[in-house]
Amino acid sequence: FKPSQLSLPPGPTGHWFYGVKNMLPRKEPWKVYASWSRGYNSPIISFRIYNRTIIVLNDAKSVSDLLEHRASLYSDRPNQYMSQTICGRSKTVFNISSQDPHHRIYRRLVQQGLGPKRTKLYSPILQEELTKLLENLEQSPKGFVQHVRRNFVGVVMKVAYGYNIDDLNDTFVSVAEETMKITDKTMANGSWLVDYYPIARYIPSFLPGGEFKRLGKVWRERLRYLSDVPHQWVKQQMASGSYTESFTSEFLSQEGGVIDEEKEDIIRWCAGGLYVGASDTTVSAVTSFILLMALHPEIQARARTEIDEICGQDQLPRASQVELLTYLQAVLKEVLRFAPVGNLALPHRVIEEDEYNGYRIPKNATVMGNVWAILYDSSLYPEPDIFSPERFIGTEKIQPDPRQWAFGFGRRACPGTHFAETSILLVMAGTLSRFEISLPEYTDKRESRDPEISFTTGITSHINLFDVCITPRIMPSRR
Ligand code: HEM
Repeated sequence: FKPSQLSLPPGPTGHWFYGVKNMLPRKEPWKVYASWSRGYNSPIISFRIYNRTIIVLNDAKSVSDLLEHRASLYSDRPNQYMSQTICGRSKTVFNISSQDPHHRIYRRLVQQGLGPKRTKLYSPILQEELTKLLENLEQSPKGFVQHVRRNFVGVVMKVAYGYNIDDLNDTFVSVAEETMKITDKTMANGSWLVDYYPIARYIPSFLPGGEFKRLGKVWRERLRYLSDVPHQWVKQQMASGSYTESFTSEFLSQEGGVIDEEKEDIIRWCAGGLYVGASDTTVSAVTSFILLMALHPEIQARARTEIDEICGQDQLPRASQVELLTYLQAVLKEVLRFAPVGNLALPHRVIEEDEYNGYRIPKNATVMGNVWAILYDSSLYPEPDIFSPERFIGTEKIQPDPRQWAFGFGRRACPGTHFAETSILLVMAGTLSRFEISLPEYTDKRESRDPEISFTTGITSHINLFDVCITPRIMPSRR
C-alpha cells in the first residue's frame, strides 16, 4: 500500500466544517485526547479542526518512533499565516521552519549560549538573584509566586541582555510581556480562519472576517518595535564601552564585532526566545514545587537534610553544588512528571506524507506529543497520581526519567534544559535551606483537609494556588 491508500488514525469526525473545534473542552484537552486514545484503542489518534488534520501521539513508543527517530520529517511547526506572515513572527526561535537553514544556526547558538559551560559563567547572576528572592520571601511570603517570577525574569534579562531589572514593572519586562501577549493572540488556535483557508487572505480589511488585516498591521508594527528595544539597548551600552557581558553582547562581539544584518537578526531572535522560553516555564515548575512541599513534609525534610549535608547551613547553596543533590534532583524529576509544565509540548508539523502502524499521516498534519498521557501512563509510572520522588531513587526498578518527554521532542526539544534545571534546582535548594513550607493550621476541622490539586490550561500549565505558609527556618546550629 502507498500511504495515500491507507486510512487516517482513528478519531472523532466532528462537524463537516469545523471538525472537532467545538468538541474540545476549554479545560485540559490532553486528558480528552488520552481518553479518545483509550476509547479507539489506539495510541495514535487523529481528528480535524477546520481543514487541518491533527495527529496526537499518546504513548512513549509512538512519540519516540515519529518525533525522535523520524525527526527530519516531524520537526517543522504548523503554518500560522496570521502570526507568521501577517505579524512577521516566522523567524522567532519557536516558529522558524525546520527547513530554514537558520533553524540549525539558532539551535547551535541557543544550545551554546545555555549549555553547561555558559551556565557555569552565569552562576554569579543565579546567586545574586537567589539572595534577592530569599529576602523577598522573608519580607512577604504570601507573594511568593511574584517573587519567583521576579527571580527568573531577573536572571533571564541579565543572561540575554546584561540588563538589571528593578522589579516586575520594569520597562524591559513590560516590553517582553507585551510581546508575549500580542503573540498569544496572533497564535490562538482556531481564531483566524486565514490560518486554515488561503482564500480568506483575499477578504478586504473593511469586511467582516477581514479584521485579521487591520489588527495584523498594528500588531506587526508593534512587535517589530518591541523586539528591537532590548537589542538596541545592548548595542548602545557596548558602544559606550561599559556593559555587562550577556548572550547578546557575546555573539555581537564575535568575528571582531563585524556582524552583518543577517547575523544580527539571528542574535536578536535568539535572545528574544530566551525570555519567552524561560519566564513562564520555570515559574510553573517552582510554584508546583513549593505547593507540593507543603503537602509532603517528609519529602521536604529529606531534601533539606541532603542540602544541609552537602551545602552546609551557614551559606547559601551554590549553583556548582546542585549536581551533588541527588535527592533534590529526584524531587525535580517528580515535579516535572506530576505537574507537567507543557502538557502537549508545542505542536510539530510533518513535512511529507508518512505511514505509521498501518495508518496514513498526511503531509502538513499537525502532530502533537501528549506529554501528560505519557507522564501519567501507569505502565511507566505505577500509581501516577501519587507524588513520589522515590520513583527515581535506588538501583532497582527505577522508573523512566520524565525529562525525556517533559522538554519536548526531536529537533525542537527544549534547548534551555540544562540552564533551566540548574537555575530551578538552585532556587529549590535555596528556598528549602532557609524556609519551612507548610499548610496553614486551621482551627476549623472542615478546612484542615488537604487541598485538591488542579492545574490551569494553556501552552504552559500552572498549579492552581492554595494557601501555604513559608516561614524562616530556625537553624539547628544557631539555636
Ligand atoms: C521547566 C522548564 C522548561 C520546560 C519544561 C521547557 C519545555 C519546553 C518544551 C516542551 C518545548 C517545546 C519542544 C517541542 O516543540 O517539542 C520547549 C521549547 C523551547 N524552550 Fe524550553 N522549557 C523550559 C525552560 C526553558 C528555558 C529556561 C529556556 C531558555 C532560557 C527555554 C527555551 C526554549 C526555546 C528557545 C524553545 C524553542 C525550541 C525550538 O522551537 O526549536 N526553555 N521548551
